[in-house]
Formats: sequence, C-alpha cells, structure tokens
Amino acid sequence: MIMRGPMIPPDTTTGNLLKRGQPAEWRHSDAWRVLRIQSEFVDGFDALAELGPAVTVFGSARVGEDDAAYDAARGMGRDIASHGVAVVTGGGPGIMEAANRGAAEAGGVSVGLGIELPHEQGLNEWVNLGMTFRYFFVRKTMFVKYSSGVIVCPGGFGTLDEMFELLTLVQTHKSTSMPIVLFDTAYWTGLLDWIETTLRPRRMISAWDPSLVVTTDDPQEAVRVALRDLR
Ligand SMILES: C/C(=C\CNc1ncnc2c1ncn2[C@@H]1O[C@H](COP(=O)(O)O)[C@@H](O)[C@H]1O)CO
Repeated sequence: MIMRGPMIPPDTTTGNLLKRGQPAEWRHSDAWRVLRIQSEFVDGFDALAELGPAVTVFGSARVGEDDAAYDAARGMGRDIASHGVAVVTGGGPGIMEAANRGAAEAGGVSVGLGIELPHEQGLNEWVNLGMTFRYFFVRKTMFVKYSSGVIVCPGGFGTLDEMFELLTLVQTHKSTSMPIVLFDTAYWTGLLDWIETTLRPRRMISAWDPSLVVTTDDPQEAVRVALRDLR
C-alpha cells in the first residue's frame, strides 16, 4: 500500500507502540490474558523441548520428611534418575520435593513445574530445571506432553486432579497411553473399589479399563513399570 501527502496518517504503528501515558485496563482483558497463556505455552515448550525421557511423580504437597511416603518418593526419584531419565514434579514441597531430592542426589535431571499460588514458597531447592506457571491447565499440558510414565503417590485434591486428568486423556485417546502407577495400595484401594462397585454398575464410566493403572507398594516396582515404555 502507498500513502502520500494528506493520506499519510498522523500516527504510525511505531509511534503508537512507543506512546506513553496510555490507559492500562486492557491488561485485565481476556484478549491480553490469551497472550499471557500463549507465552506460558511457548516458555514451557522452550524449556522442555530437549528434556529427553522423563517420568512424572505426583503426590501430596503436605507430607514431611518424617513420612514413609517421603522416603519412598525420594528413593523413586533416585532410581528413575539412575536410569538416565528425568524426574518431573510440581516443584513444590512434600512428595514433589522428595522425588526432586532423590533425582538431584543421583546427579540426574530434576524438573519442577511450579504453580503460582497464594503464600507460595517457590520451587523446592532440589529442582535443577524449573519454571513456574500461572495457569494450572498450561502446567498440566507440560506434565502429560513430556512424560513417558507417571507415578501417583498418596495425595489430596491436587494429586487426584492430576491423576484423573491423565486417566481421562488416555482413556479418550487424546494422549498416547503411558504407564500410570498408583503407589501405596492401602491408600488407593478404597477409590479403586468405589470405581468398580459404584461407577461401573451405574454406567458412569463406559469402559473403565483397570489395566490403565498398576498399583504397588514396592517403590522399585513402581519405577520399573513407569519406565516400561522406555525400554
Ligand atoms: C500446600 C502447600 C503448598 C502448595 N504448593 C504447591 N506447589 C506446587 N504444586 C502443588 C502445590 N500444591 C499442590 N500442588 C500440585 O498438586 C499436587 C499436590 O496437591 P495435594 O492436594 O497436596 O495432593 C502436586 O502433584 C502438585 O502438582 C503448603 O505446604
């Protein structure tokens, strides 16, 4: 396009870009939010594109070092890393910290994908490749996209949300199938029984395939199953 003489507009795109003192309400608009979401995806893909094989460990943010599950997750992190596989967690305290700790102690890649939360403490000190997300759904995309297997340790709503999201994606074939290990049979039995005895007979699930998940009390077995597709 050519503009000459009076057709040349008084403002230019660069001039508009550099103009100071503009109203700033647009920062709270959905249009701007979409760009922020987009940039989170770009940053996540950039950070993880060359990660290589990885196993994600989900589990409670609330367990302390004195909890047996902490020890187990630490051992699993160590074991996964010793196979040259990265350990991915939500980067927070509890089980996440334990798995990252084991991975870091084994000299492995210890990934923390944190989430901005009120009173958030930041990424745990054992993460050696980390990023913090504003949006849960962007972060969950990273867990699924970059994992070849998942170990779910005991946890609360956060852990259940992550587990059921993954099960839904695998069951609907949105994600390629991957080993999903539930660690600590006593913790998960009630939920699995309820799925079998209530959801299935009431046809709330069409084709629950129990082989989608493996349940174990053995941390080494959990890691062996989670690494199944990497052999
Ligand atoms: C509760 C406390 C801190 C919360 N900090 C978290 N940081 C990172 N990721 C988290 C955090 N809390 C939950 N998550 C995610 O959900 C899962 C654990 O949730 P649960 O409800 O405890 O099971 C975990 O896998 C994370 O991805 C103060 O200690």
